[in-house]
Amino acid sequence: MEMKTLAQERSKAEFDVEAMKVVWAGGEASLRLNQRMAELVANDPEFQKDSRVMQTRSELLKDTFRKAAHAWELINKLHFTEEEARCLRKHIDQPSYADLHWGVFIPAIKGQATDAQQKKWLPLAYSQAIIGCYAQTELGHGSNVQRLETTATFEPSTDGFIVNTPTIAATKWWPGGLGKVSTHAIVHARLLTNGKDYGIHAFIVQIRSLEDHQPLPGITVADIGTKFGSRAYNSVDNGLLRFNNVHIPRENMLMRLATVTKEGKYVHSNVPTQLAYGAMVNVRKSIVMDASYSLARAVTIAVRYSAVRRQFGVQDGQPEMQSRLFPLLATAYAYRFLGQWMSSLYSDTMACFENNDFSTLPEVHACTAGLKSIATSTTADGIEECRKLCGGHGYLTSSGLPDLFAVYVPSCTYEGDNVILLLQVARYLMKTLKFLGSGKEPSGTAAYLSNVTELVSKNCEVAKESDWISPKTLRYAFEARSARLALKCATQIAAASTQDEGFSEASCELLGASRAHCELIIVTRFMGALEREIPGRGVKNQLQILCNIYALSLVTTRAGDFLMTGYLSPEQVELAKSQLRDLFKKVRHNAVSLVDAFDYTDFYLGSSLGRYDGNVYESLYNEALKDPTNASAVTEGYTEFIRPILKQQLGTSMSRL
Ligand SMILES: Cc1cc2nc3c(=O)[nH]c(=O)nc-3n(C[C@H](O)[C@H](O)[C@H](O)COP(=O)(O)OP(=O)(O)OC[C@H]3O[C@@H](n4cnc5c(N)ncnc54)[C@H](O)[C@@H]3O)c2cc1C
Repeated sequence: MEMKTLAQERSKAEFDVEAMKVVWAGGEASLRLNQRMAELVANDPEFQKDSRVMQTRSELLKDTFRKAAHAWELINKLHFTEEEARCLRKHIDQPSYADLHWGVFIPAIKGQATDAQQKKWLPLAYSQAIIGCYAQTELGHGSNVQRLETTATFEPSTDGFIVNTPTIAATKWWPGGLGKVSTHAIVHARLLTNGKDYGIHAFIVQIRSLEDHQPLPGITVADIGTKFGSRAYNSVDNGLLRFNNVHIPRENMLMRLATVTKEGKYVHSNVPTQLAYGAMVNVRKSIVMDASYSLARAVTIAVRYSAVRRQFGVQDGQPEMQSRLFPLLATAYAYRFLGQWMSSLYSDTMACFENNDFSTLPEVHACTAGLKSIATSTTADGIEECRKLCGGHGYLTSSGLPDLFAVYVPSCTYEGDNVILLLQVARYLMKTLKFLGSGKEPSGTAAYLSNVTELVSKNCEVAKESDWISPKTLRYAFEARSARLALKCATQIAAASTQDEGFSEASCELLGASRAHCELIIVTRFMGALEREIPGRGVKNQLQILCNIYALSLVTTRAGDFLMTGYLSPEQVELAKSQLRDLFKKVRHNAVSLVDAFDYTDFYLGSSLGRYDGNVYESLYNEALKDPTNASAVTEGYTEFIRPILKQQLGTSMSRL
């Protein structure tokens, strides 16, 4: 019966699902690559994931190492490109040290090492003759990088640096891949030479022997222990690291931006420091892409399960598809287009940098910081919402949702804590408003602020429901909300006795203004993506509906912002709600096909609730019976601990008390 339901839902689709798959994947080639890797992983017994549920942490780590080694063997045997290898790792669906080696260690060498250093280190890293991690965070300092305490003191007599961990708080703590695997680490430490502190710089430090993997003299290294959830991110060996007078050669300082000479003189190179920011844009783009994939995964499970759930019976032939799902579905699509736009932003930014044009850097930095923050926070909340949408069954590991949440949620913290990032956006917004009219006109995603006078005075003209689905109206509403909130903060800060005090007192309001700015960017990027031709029957129309759902669900959930700033009247919010209800009706019978377009295989989803065939109950039932606790009908421990109670044979009894 459940299986028939999903097939019926699919038959109602008003668009070409195959064409939507191409749009979602970002082109035919990406779609085929994804499908090829998904199939390869699903059909290889080495990558099966059923046994993960019952593994201890040590078993899980070993299982992860085995899979990473098998993947590496395949990558070499089949001569995969870097893109193919990345796609393969994604489908293995088990985070590992390799993610950090390829995703952080190698890009850091590319970004911060000189050409000569890259020539030395990259071949070793590419062949995995060395395995590396990125060791920045310390026990006492995470967000505040400038206060890191690890030292690298130049010693002219040995032409090298002595690396030390002066306090317990200076212990490196968290780096992924450090705890059990990495042979090398990029260590961030204070550079001291000729008695002067030159601040935080990066150094390559070998931490384990390449012969027997023992920690080198002076190095203390270990895993930091079990993390949130029982599996999830526990497949990564996040580690701790301490240095006791560890000597490294001078050339191990990453010297693209600055060098220390043989004599100990600190010299800036002629490479502009801004170049280092390029890599950050790329990393944040990948994080936003991941947000869309993870949210899409959770939404697939919740939509399919909602479509087969018949708790209260069929009403008007409709399944119990809950409207709460549709904004999440729309958000997954919004983030996908946002990620695609960030890819081109990265290429454009790098092209400007190569021409020594760094004028866009503050704007690009602020916008990508904010988008990372909003996309990861919303996705983490969205996965949890999907779990709740699945009721009790969502809490079962076999739903696939608890692990997805536990793996995803630290992205709100790493690569910049989300609150800190939004405060950086706020600083940029305040600076932009301050310099308006001084010749420094805002550009890119902040260009609307040059129109602030009109945006704060002209109120919304929506008079009927359908007025809300005009891109111009929506864009203007989001610009007005953002400009008004930002201006309010600027006025509040200007009234404080000092700028810093004002900024600190207004921090709550500033976070709201930054969120509004970022949501404006996401709405406009979604609209922008729909300005082009999109082939496939009904595809563009569905995306248009989703775009309007995304924008209007923000108008209604953030109604407080719009009302408080006076841009909308309560009646206009009501009209937005009513328009949204109409859009929900339009998307309802396309929802199953819209999640099919994400093209997740059952193997990848790993969910009894999200199965393609909808055979949910049988799957839940079978998964429960597979649990090792059900290996025998009478449980282990019965004879020692349960029978004596039932037989009144325990030493003390309640009746004697
Ligand atoms: C799973 C995982 C993997 C990681 N991998 C790595 C890695 O590979 N390498 C590495 O070097 N690090 C890694 N980290 C560390 C990560 O980068 C830090 O945890 C992160 O930078 C936040 O720092 P913190 O933990 O010290 O938090 P804190 O900076 O102490 O923040 C704690 C809280 O205080 C708030 N806060 C802090 N400062 C301010 C302020 N000025 N104003 C307002 N609020 C503030 C924050 O919003 C947060 O809520 C990893 C972390 C995790 C969880």
